[in-house]
Amino acid sequence: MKITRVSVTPIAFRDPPLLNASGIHEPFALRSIIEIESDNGYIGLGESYGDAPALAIQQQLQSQLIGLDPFNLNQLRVIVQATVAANKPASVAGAELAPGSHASKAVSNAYSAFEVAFLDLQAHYLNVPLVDLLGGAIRDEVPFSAYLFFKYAEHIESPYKPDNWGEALHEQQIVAQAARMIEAYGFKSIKLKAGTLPPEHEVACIKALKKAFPGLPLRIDPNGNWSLETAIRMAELLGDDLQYYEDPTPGLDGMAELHKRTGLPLATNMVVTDFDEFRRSVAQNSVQIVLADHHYWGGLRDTQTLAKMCDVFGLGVSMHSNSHLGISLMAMAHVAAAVPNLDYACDTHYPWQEPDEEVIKGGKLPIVDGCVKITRAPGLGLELDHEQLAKLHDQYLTCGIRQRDDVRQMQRYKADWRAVKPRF
Ligand SMILES: O=C([O-])C(=O)C[C@H](O)[C@@H](O)C(=O)[O-]
Ligand SMILES: [Mg+2]
Repeated sequence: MKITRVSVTPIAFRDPPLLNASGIHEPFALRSIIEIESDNGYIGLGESYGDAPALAIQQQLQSQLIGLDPFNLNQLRVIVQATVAANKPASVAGAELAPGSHASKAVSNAYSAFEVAFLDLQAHYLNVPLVDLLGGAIRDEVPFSAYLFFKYAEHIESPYKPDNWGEALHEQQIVAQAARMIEAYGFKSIKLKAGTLPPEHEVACIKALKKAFPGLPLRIDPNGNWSLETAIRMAELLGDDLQYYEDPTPGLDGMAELHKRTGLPLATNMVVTDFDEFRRSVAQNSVQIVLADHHYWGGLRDTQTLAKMCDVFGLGVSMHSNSHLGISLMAMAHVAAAVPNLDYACDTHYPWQEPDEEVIKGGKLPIVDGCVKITRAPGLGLELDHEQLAKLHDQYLTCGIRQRDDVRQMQRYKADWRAVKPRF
C-alpha cells in the first residue's frame, strides 16, 4: 500500500470570547485538517494546530509523504525530524496555552498530526476501530468534563452575532453555564478555567459550583497565573473542594513547593509537556497528575507511553484540550479508551464550538452522559464533509488570523493589557 494523496487544509471556526490567563480568545480558532489517501482507496484523517508555524511544517510534509507505506510510522518520524531540522520553526505567541504550537514541540506536533491520519488509514484498511491498533479498548465510553470559562457576552466589535451562552463573570452566571452544559451533555465533573479574575472571586465560583452540584468532582485551572503565595492562600480557602488543583502557580519548582506546603494533588499541562520535564517533575515531586494531549506529546502511541510512565511513577493521567473539532475529539477518545490508568474525565472545548461548524459528515459528535462512545466502525469512524471543509477553509482565508494570540486580542479591549505572569 502506498500513499498517493495528502491534503492539509487550514480552517477557522467561530470561537466565543473566553477569558484565560493570557487574555481572551480571538473570534476565530485555527486548526488544520489532514486527509491522506492510499493507492487502494483508503482514507485517513487527522486534525492539528492551524497556527502558521505548525501549518508551514505540515504543508512541507505533504509532498514528502507521497509513496510512503501508511504502516511505516518510523519512516514518517524520520521525515518529520528531517523537515523540522531543516526549518527551525518560529515560536508561536501565546504558545504556553497551546504547548504543541511551541517551536520545541514541532516534531512531536507534526508527527502527531500525521500519525493519527496514518493510524486511521491503517484501521480502515484492516476494518477495525483505531483503538484496536492501540491494543484495544479498556472502555468504550470515554468520560469528559464540563469545561467552564469566564466569558464576555460577545466579541469586541461584534464580528458576528453573539453566541448564545451569554456573559459569565459572576457566580450565578458560572453556575448557570455549568447547569446548561451538564443538562446538554451529562458531564459528571467540572473544570473552571481561572487565572483571569481576582482569585478570591474565582474560588467563590468553585464554592458556588460545589453547592449547586454536590458530589461532582471540581477542578480549577489558573494556568500558572497565581504566585506561590496566592496559590497557597487559595488552597487554604479551597480546602478539600478540588479533585485536583491544575497549574495554579508557574514552574516545576513552584509546583513542587506548593505540593509540599499544601499536600493537594497538582495537575499540569504547563510544567510537564515533554519527557525531559516529566523526568524533572518526578525528581522533585512537582505534580501528581499529568494532563496528556496527543497533539503535542507525539501522537496516540507516545501518549500511551506517557500514560505508562505515569503508571510506573505513581502519577495520575488526565487529558488536556485546546479549541478543536470532531476529528481531534475522536482521536482523544480512542487513545483515552486504550489507557488503563486514565482515572479522570478528559478536558474538551468541544461544547464551545458552533453546531454548524463541523467538518465531519453528520455534524457534531454526540457527548452523552458526559461520554464519547467508541464504536466498532473502522478507524476513527469519521468521514470528511468536503463542503463544510471548504466553507471553514474560506473562513480561514478571510478571518485575518494566522497565529493564536490571546494577549493581542485582550489589548483590543484594554490597550494597556500586558502579559505579566503571575498576574495575581
Ligand atoms: O487546560 C488548559 O490549560 C487549556 O485548556 C489551555 C487552553 O488554551 C485554555 O486556556 C483556553 O482555551 O483558553
Ligand atoms: Mg490547564
